[in-house]
This record gives sequence, C-alpha cells and structure tokens, in this order.
Amino acid sequence: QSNQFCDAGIGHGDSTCAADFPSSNSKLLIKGGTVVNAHHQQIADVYVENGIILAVNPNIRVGDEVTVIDATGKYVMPGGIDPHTHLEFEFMDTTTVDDFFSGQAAALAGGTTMHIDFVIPLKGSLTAGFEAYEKKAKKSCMDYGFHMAITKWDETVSREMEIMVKEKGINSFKFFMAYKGALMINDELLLEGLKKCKSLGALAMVHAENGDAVYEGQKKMIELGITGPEGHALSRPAVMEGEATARAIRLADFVNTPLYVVHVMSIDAMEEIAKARKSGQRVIGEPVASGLALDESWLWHPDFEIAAKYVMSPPIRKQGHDKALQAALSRGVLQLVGTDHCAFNSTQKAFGIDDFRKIPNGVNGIEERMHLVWDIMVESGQISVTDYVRLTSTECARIFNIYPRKGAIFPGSDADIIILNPNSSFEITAKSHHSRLDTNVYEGRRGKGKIEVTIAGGRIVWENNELKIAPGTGRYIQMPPYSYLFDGIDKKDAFYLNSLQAPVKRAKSST
Ligand SMILES: NC(=O)NCCC(=O)O
Ligand SMILES: [Zn+2]
Ligand SMILES: [Zn+2]
Repeated sequence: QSNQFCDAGIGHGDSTCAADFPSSNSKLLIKGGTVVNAHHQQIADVYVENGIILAVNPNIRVGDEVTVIDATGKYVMPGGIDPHTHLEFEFMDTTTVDDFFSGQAAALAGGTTMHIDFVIPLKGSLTAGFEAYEKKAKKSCMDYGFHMAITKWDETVSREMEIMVKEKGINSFKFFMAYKGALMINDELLLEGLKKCKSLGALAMVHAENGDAVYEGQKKMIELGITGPEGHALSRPAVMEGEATARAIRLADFVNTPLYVVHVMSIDAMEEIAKARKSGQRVIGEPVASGLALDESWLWHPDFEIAAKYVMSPPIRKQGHDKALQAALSRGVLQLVGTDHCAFNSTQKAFGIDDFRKIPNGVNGIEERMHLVWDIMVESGQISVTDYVRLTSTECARIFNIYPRKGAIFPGSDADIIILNPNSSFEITAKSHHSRLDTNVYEGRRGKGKIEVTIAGGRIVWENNELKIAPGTGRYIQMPPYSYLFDGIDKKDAFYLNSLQAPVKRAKSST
C-alpha cells in the first residue's frame, strides 16, 4: 500500500509516505487543549469516532483502544477551509504543478482540511467542465468543494447553472472581469449571471479588475519597453481593481443579490466593500495570504526567476495595502482569508522572460495560509484566537452553507481538527514544503505558532512533521444553495416593489 503514497511524487524524502495509513473509524481523544470555536473557547477534551466529533467536554474517560493525543497548552481548532484554490488548473497555455493530491498534501501539512476549487467550463460547457474536475479530484486526500466559473452566456449555460446547483452541489459562480480574450466577461453577461445566481440562491463571485483597461495598460508598458515582471504591476493599477469592484457591487445591488469579491488586493477595492457594507449591502471580501503578507517590491527584483514568482492577478500591491487589508480583516470589513493557490514553477514562469504578459499568473499559499494568518494577525495582537477560527474556517463554512458540519468543533461536526502550539515556530522554504513547486513566495519566512497535528475526517494525517495520506480518501462536499446571505433578500425585493409609485396615467394625445 505504501507505494500508493510514494508514487504520487510529492514531498521531500520519506516523510510523506506512510505504510500505516489510519482508517477513518479510528477512535481518538484529544486531551486537555484549549478548544476554540468562532465564538467561544474552553479547556476541554474532544472525542472522535468514525470521522465525527462525538463529544467536547472536560475529563472524558476512554478505554485502551482509543488513541490519545495530549494537547495541553495548545489550541485545538477547526481545520482550515481555503475558499480559493486552483489545482490542476489549465491556464495561460500551461497547467499548475499541484494537482488534487500534491496540493491537498501541502494543505494538510499546513492545517487546511478542506478547500474549494474553481471548475472552469470546457468550451463554455459547465457539464463538461464539472466532469473533467470530478476526474481530476479522484486522487483527493482531503475534502473539497467546487465553485464554477461562467465564461460565456446563452440558454444552455443558464440551464446548466440550474443543474449545477440542484444536482451537483455547487452554490457559487465566479465571473472574471479581467483576462480579456480568455476568461473575461462583460457587464451584460455579469448582469445576466447575477440575476440567475439570485434565482438559484447561488453566490456570485467576481474577479474584479477592469480587463479592458488592463489590456491597454499592458500594451502601453510593452510600447515603453517595460517587458519584465514589474510591467505586470504597472499595467494593472489598484484604481482599476477599485473601479471593477465598485461596478460589480453596484450591479449586485441593482439586482439585489449577495456578492463575494475574491482576492481583494488593494485599499481601493477594500474601501468599496467597506462603503457597500456600511450601507447594508451583502458584500463579502476575501483577501488572500499573499496580499496580507507581501508587497510589490519583489516584482522589481533584478533576478527574473525571483521576480516572476510574485506575478499574480490582481497584482500584489505597494507596501501599505498589506497593512490596510490586515486592519480591514480585524475590523470585519473583510470576512475570510483564502490563498488563490495557483502553482506555476520557474520553468513555466520563464515563458514570460521577454514579455511579462506571458508569465503564468499565480502564487502558492495553500500550505502557508494558516501559519501566516496566525503570525500576522494573532501574534501581532490584531485579532483574537476565536477571530482566527472565524477568518480561516467558520466564516467560509457559513458563506458556502456547510456549517456546522465544517468550521466548528461541535458534537456532530466532521472531525477536521488542528492542534497549534503557540510556543513553537514555523519556517517556510521550498526545500521542505509539500507542494510540487520548486520555489516559494514566502521563502525564508519564519514566525510563531506551529500546527503540530492535522486530523482530517477523523484520521491523523499530519504529526511529527510527517504526512500519512492516501489518494482517494478525500470526499466531494456538496454545498446547498441559499446560505444565510440570502436571508431577507425577498423581503427587500417586496419592500422595493411596494415603494414604487403607481404608474402615471396619461391621457392619449389628440394629435
Ligand atoms: N490570481 C491569479 O493570478 N491566478 C489564478 C486565476 C485567478 O484567480 O484569477
Ligand atoms: Zn481571479
Ligand atoms: Zn483564483
């Protein structure tokens, strides 16, 4: 059986290959830790059987057949849920190096136990796209869900959206307002999509950049002779992210449907979200680990290989945007943290050695997010430990309507659990990470807090810096429509209709 793990070609040395893969019906007791949920923490034991949490109480007594993990002095928290990943993603004429096994292995080593990936339609067909992703995900070693991108509009797409929601467990659709000539849609399509999402109780998500302006900006940079990775940042300024965010927000308000803005990278976009939320609009803002932890100066690095690894869209912004996004997260203006994990290696990044427009867009983060958010947000005192659970797990489960099965340590919840030692520390390097990438955008970064144990579906999959995983053990998690974000939407519609004045009756003109 051990070959099954080793053949997958992930990780470094033997640590990722395990012959003694635990079954999901093992019984576990996590003893004496501080159990943290989004709104409460207490010192308690957690008892797990058949992949489900059965009890959370002080002093639980068990028999000898139960595996006991001592968590004294440590935090016992729901496993991370990454709302934004791209595994085995075919994009910009190449495919990401992390597939559903290696990407998930990396996730588990970093304390993430579920992720939601973006299905890309095949030639506009949602069904064909879904089937292709079902195949890719067969090798999964942890639970996952799907969002679906919408890249064209016609009656078939509209009908397929219905099938995706009612039969396939998808409750969110992403609209790309950028990547002109590839994934980009126009406002007319976005409006159709928003209306359809609303009618299905599905959440509309946007990649908010003005794709036409970006296209112009890119041409201008090339004309000016700026062909290196810095041209990427210069061609897609924050103001064009703010513009698209504002436009999507206004259109969602016009339709009266909730909106989720993915990878919020700038103050400009964040302030539009803040304004909308202040006025009572249902808008969710998702910053990603790279936007919180990095700044654009890397794109000016004289070594192309180093600079190119930071190319993602929207771009990582100037110093100051990172701190502002952190503050917005701590104030509740932004609600959860993703990664946009989209792993291209240095050979792939080198496709754009002479033209930054050809550098495949994307950075890593699925393995690093939980440690980075702990270090940047909790260790700095910007958020509490309960907030950490909310931002990395619970809020994602609520938004995508799988709470409290996921995102909580409650009796009845899935046993997706991490144990974090606040007195230990982490160090990030491509030499020891579990992604197939040959580089890491967080290379050399150290911080406080170490996820020492990850339990996924009741199995101990990460302990003593070793993974025990097997392909095929992850499950597809269906996500039902009509999350809490839709509560009261119908009442607001009715209020609006009632507020309209009766049509003016005009006499027919005699001429
Ligand atoms: N973000 C990025 O650069 N790559 C992944 C595709 C996307 O999310 O826009
Ligand atoms: Zn995007
Ligand atoms: Zn993305």
